[in-house]
Amino acid sequence: MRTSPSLKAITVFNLRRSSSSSFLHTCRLGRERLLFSNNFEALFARRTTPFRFPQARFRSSFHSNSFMEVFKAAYKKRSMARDSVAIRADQKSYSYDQLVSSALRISSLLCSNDLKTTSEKTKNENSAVLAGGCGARIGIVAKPSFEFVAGVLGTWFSGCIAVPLALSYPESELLHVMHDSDISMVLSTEDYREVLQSVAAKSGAKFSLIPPVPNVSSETTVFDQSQAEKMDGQRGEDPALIVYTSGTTGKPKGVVHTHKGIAAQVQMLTEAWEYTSADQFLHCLPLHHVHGLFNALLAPLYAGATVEFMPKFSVRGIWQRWRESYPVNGNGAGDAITAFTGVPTMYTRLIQGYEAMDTELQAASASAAKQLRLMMCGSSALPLPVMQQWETITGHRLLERYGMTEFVMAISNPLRGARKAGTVGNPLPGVQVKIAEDESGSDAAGVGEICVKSPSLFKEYWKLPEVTKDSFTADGFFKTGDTGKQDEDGYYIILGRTSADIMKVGGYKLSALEIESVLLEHPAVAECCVLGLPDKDYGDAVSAIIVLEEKAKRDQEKSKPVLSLQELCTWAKDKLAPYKLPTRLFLWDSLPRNAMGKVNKKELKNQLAAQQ
Ligand SMILES: Nc1ncnc2c1ncn2[C@@H]1O[C@H](COP(=O)(O)OP(=O)(O)OP(=O)(O)O)[C@@H](O)[C@H]1O
Repeated sequence: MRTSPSLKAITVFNLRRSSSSSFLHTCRLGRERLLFSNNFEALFARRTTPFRFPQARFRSSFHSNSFMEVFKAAYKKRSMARDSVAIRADQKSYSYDQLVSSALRISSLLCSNDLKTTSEKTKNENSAVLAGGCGARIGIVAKPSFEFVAGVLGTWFSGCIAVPLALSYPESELLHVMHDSDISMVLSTEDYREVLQSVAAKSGAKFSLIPPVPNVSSETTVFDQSQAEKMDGQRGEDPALIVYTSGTTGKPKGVVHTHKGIAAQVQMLTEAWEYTSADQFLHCLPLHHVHGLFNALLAPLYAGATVEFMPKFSVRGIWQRWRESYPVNGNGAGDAITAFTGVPTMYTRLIQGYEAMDTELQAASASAAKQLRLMMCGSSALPLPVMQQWETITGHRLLERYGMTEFVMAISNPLRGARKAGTVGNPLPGVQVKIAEDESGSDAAGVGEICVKSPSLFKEYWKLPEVTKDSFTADGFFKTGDTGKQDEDGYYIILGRTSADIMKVGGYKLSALEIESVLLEHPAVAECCVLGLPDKDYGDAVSAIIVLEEKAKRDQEKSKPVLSLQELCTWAKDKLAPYKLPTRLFLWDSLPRNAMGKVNKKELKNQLAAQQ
């Protein structure tokens, strides 16, 4: 899951840094009448006449009870333009019709296989799995692609539970997740056949390639009576998706999302950020995390937008795609990217890429980026200097929001209105947030654990009923494990993971995120990670791991010291209270980040502490 950068310490104060790493039935694709039923009733009453989706946008009632909400909303676009593009990938475009046809084939494939559904043990632990569809877990392993999306939709059509698996998992981790979620079948593509056939065999799962993309002109996409009846048996409360946490605070846990929760989330995001069918998303995030899966894929599809995959994040590729979207001569191809969402590290890299361009290319790039409708950021704290630099270059004040695997997105700066730096904004429509202050009174007033109640809350941790129970307050709020507070306008400020970002120094509780944001303003600092290492006098010692800017790095390599702890503290003393100044400094070549650009501080702390 995590990358394994080859870290080479260039100066480490008495420490060597570690090289640690990181899819009931029979579906007939014939010319039959289109029948939708049950949960569609409100919007799509059962009918035997050619189906027409309503043109009206779905507004946020957040009570849709259908696992098909996402699909239905995507499919509505069909009434507007049969062949409108849902997915672009590898220079090819795939229509919404192709997506539906492909998903039906996958559903048919799954239904024709004798899939184990729910083991006795799991039945006892996850009662919800028994309700409705077959409930078998289908592992989906594919690069971000049309096939991946069809795999998820097809799994939902069949009544099974989709488990997106990371391509980057080492085999042991893949096997852990497959065993844990008791995967019945792995759906994948030719490129991963060899590896995954072997892994599937080891975990007792079946393996299948995702069927080829259908040529829709030769087929009509319909549901038959048996499917409609089967859907009658499905409920919004049935599990639809298991996403595994990144494991930055413990072993990865399977987070179970229901159809209803997914529907609520995509409606919520579509409304809050005004996603429409005119949007074209450039997508370069992994699909086994909620940011890439919900914000940049399911919600856009719900809105009838187009999602263009760039499976590997490429600074050059992104700038180029924006320039192609909005060429200086004004002759765009009509498929201009309108929306982008990324993690803070992506914006850092894009800034570095911009700085390395010549003046002419910079002008063309900045002018193109300015013309996107929306640029968003999240998954970890957006440092102020990065936000400011990005605004200077592109004119976009990044829309920062706060989310988590367990509730997807909960708090967001507004689309229209003040986006406040250093905050994540206000609860999304339908979401309740409260701050639970520590009963011991050890926190400053107004500071405490962020607790969330939302229509998009997960149902449970897979096979972990006790952990699930302990994660909720008596009044049904999910305890996030993040510490936060509100500013004078009520905007939420995330101070960090309580277990990893909150340091106890002397009598003070300090936010590592706040200190990181300041240190990043230093001209020689490219990246920074602050954590508390054990200290016999103060409890935690504020420790900064810094990656230098390229030039500073070169100077340092030529034995010209560019940054010492003392220099850093002298520079920072006007910006940070004395007790917040770092007392230990490590200069590293790079930071070990996972697929979402996050540093696993818990792991780092243990390694560094062991070396002390
Ligand atoms: N805008 C943001 N600012 C600060 N932190 C954020 C922001 N958005 C997300 N986060 C952090 O990311 C966390 C959610 O990420 P995710 O669900 O992937 O969990 P994780 O911490 O990476 O992994 P695990 O749950 O395994 O520990 C939040 O709890 C919060 O700490």
